[in-house]
Amino acid sequence: MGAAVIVKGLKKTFNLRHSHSLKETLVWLVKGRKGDLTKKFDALHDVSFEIQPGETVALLGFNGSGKSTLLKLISGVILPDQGTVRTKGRVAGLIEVGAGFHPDLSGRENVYLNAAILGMTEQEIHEKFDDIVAFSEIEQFIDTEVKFYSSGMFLRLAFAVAVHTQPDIFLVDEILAVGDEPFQRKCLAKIKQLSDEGRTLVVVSHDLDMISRICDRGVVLSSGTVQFEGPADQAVAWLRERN
Ligand SMILES: Nc1ncnc2c1ncn2[C@@H]1O[C@H](COP(=O)(O)OP(=O)(O)OP(=O)(O)O)[C@@H](O)[C@H]1O
Repeated sequence: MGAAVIVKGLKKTFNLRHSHSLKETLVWLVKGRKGDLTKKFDALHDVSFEIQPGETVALLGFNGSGKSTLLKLISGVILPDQGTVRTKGRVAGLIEVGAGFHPDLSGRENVYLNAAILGMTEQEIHEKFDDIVAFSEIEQFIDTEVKFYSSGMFLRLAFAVAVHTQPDIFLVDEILAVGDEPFQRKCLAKIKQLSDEGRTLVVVSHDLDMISRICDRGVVLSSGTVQFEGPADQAVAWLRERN
């Protein structure tokens, strides 16, 4: 059986936006647009690793080290400038809460929209709709337009849809940040269940105790490169030593 995720030689460059004075822009234009007015920044460079099916892997690192960018590349919402990402099976997850939700549609309509985007058929969504809403515990507001939802309500619905798509690879970025404690516990239990069912999980979090508890392995990023890769508790220890 091949790897669930293969990341090879990834590079992602962003343009850093700067405001330029009129003089700077004029000089640049007069000089025949030589040089670059916008500065470029490598959020990731030369990142390679593999994740085996059924593994629970944490992406670790300090603020700005490139974790979320890497998760977005694995999910396919952004594309690399160099390198490749290969994934095997259905990929779903919570990357940016609210992404894939339309503000003017109700919770109910968004469940259909979001689940379809994540690859479920209409029949599958019909069958799972009640379970999705029950998991989110926002039954009362399911016919309200989601622009009136709180961030926690968004998270609840988005998480509920994502876990019910039966993903082979589940990606989670700082899921627990906006959820209240009971819902966080429920999400963690669900993540544990997905992992026990043999699904592959990639988790981004700053909660190092939680990482040690639920993850098998950790990949530590710093300034956009992999600095350490190994068992989760060793990865956490490596990061803590540099705190
Ligand atoms: N769309 C973008 N345009 C410009 N720069 C970006 C963009 N997205 C990310 N970056 C930059 O890339 C770097 C890595 O960001 P990323 O969000 O991946 O870090 P992170 O490790 O997830 O950080 P945190 O722990 O703070 O969430 C940061 O310096 C960020 O400013």
